[in-house]
Parts: sequence; structure tokens; C-alpha cells
Amino acid sequence: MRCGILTLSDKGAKREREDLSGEYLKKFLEERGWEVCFYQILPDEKDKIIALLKSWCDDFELDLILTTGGTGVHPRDVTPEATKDILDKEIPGIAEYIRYISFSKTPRAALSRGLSGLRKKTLIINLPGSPRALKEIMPSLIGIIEHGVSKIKGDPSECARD
Ligand SMILES: Nc1ncnc2c1ncn2[C@@H]1O[C@H](COP(=O)(O)OP(=O)(O)OP(=O)(O)O)[C@@H](O)[C@H]1O
Ligand SMILES: Nc1nc2c(c(=O)[nH]1)N[C@H]1C(S)=C(S)[C@@H](COP(=O)(O)O)O[C@H]1N2
Repeated sequence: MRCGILTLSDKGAKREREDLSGEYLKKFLEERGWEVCFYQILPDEKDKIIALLKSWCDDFELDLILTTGGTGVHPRDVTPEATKDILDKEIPGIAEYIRYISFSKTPRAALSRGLSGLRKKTLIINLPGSPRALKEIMPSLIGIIEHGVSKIKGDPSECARD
């Protein structure tokens, strides 16, 4: 599994705050033996986010991109808008699941507008910015990602459950 992690944070990009969220995701994926090909921090700027996501999908054909941050309602939060611009297909159920899991922790999860979907064969998932949110979400999301990526790659096995 070839992955990219993109942190969207104005403070992080200026090195005013350590990027605990990107670091958590990197460790989480590497502990599963997945290859983190790219890990980058960008400010909340739509054009830069679009350019990087396109390059990771089109030039490097990553299997998975996790973004963290910029999903909220602050005027500078533009991660969902940038993601929407470059997706070929949305997968609303992944974003729904993230909010469903998060509601058991905080009703403020309603403020995260994150999207998920596919550009070509790259699965892109927007996650909230706080490290705590990632710890609440990732352990149960990972199984969906694993199954999703194997289907995206063309796994022909039947997935009906008894
Ligand atoms: N990459 C990160 N690393 C560590 N903590 C983070 C990170 N992103 C967010 N947080 C924490 O989650 C809180 C809420 O995230 P939010 O995206 O609203 O932060 P912000 O400080 O308003 O934005 P920005 O980082 O873009 O300046 C932050 O105040 C911070 O405590
Ligand atoms: N699981 C979980 N989801 C969460 C939170 C959280 O603490 N846990 N915080 C929420 C809050 S307070 C905000 S404002 C939004 C947006 O976060 P972002 O702008 O950092 O992406 O994520 C939400 N989703």
C-alpha cells in the first residue's frame, strides 16, 4: 500500500506548532507495514492543495491519501472544497462513517465537512485536524480503507457476508 499524508494547517506550515496529527497518521500506517511515500504540511490554501493532490494521484498513482485539518467552518478551512474539485467519484459513506464514529465522542463532529472519494485509483479521505480526533477515528476506519483499496485495485473476491 503506497500512501500520502497531507496536513493542512496554517500554524503547522509556519512551524509554529508541531504537526502531531501528520506524525500520528504516519506512525499508524507504517505500523501496518504500509509505505508512506509522501508526508507534507501545507497552509490552508486551495490552489496549493489541489496541485499537490493532483500530483500524488496522477504522477505517483498512490493507493491512499489521508488529509488532516482544514475541514471545519473557519473562513480559511478549504480542504473539502479542494478535494471536491479533484475527485472523480465521491464515496459519501466513508465521510458518513467518520462522523458517525465521531458523534459518540463529541457532537462537534458535525462541524467537520470532510469528504472522501476516488481520483482515478487513489482513495482520498479528509480527516479532522486534531490528533485526538484521529485517535478516535483511525482504529475503526482502517478496516474500511483496507477493504476499499483492495476493491479499487480490482480484487475479484466476493464480499458477501453470511
Ligand atoms: N496538525 C496538528 N498538530 C497538532 N495539533 C493540531 C493539528 N491540527 C489541529 N490541531 C489541534 O486541534 C485544534 C483544532 O484544529 P484547527 O484546525 O481548528 O486548528 P487552528 O489552530 O485553528 O488551525 P491552523 O493549524 O490551520 O492554524 C488546534 O487548536 C490544535 O490544538
Ligand atoms: N472524532 C472527532 N471528530 C471531530 C472532533 C473531535 O474532537 N473528535 N473535533 C471536531 C471539531 S471541534 C471541529 S471544529 C472539526 C473540524 O476540524 P478541522 O478544521 O481541524 O479539520 O472536526 C470535528 N471532528
